[in-house]
Amino acid sequence: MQLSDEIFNRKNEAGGGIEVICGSMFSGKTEELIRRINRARYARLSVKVFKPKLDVRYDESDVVSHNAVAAASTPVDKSEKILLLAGHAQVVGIDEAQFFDAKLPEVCQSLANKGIRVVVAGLDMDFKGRPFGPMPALMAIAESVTKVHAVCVKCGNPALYSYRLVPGKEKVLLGEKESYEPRCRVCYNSKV
Ligand SMILES: Nc1ncnc2c1ncn2[C@@H]1O[C@H](COP(=O)(O)OP(=O)(O)O)[C@@H](O)[C@H]1O
Ligand SMILES: Cc1cn([C@H]2C[C@H](O)[C@@H](COP(=O)(O)O)O2)c(=O)[nH]c1=O
Ligand SMILES: [Zn+2]
Repeated sequence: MQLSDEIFNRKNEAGGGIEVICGSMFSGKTEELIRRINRARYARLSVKVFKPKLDVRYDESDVVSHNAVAAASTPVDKSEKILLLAGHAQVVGIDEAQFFDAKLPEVCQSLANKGIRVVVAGLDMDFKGRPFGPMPALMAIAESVTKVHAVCVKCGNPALYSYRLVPGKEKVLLGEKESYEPRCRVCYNSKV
């Protein structure tokens, strides 16, 4: 199987690019980000991973998936810091991209234009089903967009929504299974 990231998995050619991994909560975005990062490390490329400082859900600095796969990362409070901290990295990974500010697409664009492979993972939609933060703009400028799906907890079909189980209308509300469940379109719209 030719996975979409493999077009970038080259060691000796210049040529940066942006890969976006998007989907609902529990869809495997972080796992897929870590998988690509690890493959880049096997290719002996230098890799740096970043996440937004506010994401302290599983760990203050590591990127951690719901099934406890982890990678060391640097938390940053604004996207421009990634440009300063990327150093000589050939591959830059960014998790929880939905929480970053509106400059993230510009930051990823400058990294890619410098020849860096940028792999960005994030929620494409918030709990209301609205596009989340800089994700739509990132998807527009990316070479590759991979949409992954969780399993709907109600019916077992592929899930694209993150249904909020707890009260609260604020867009940003950190949480896991106690606060959100992945649902397919039909089960999301049923609201029960
Ligand atoms: N309903 C579900 N559908 C799919 N995976 C689930 C579900 N509930 C828990 N998981 C776990 O979540 C893991 C994916 O976690 P993660 O990569 O952190 O997802 P994301 O970053 O998209 O939230 C899966 O490998 C699986 O172990
Ligand atoms: C839908 C939705 C989610 N969040 C928060 C909840 C989690 O802390 C993260 C998503 O993490 P994951 O790695 O994708 O599972 O985002 C939020 O703040 N607002 C929302 O609408
Ligand atoms: Zn369903």
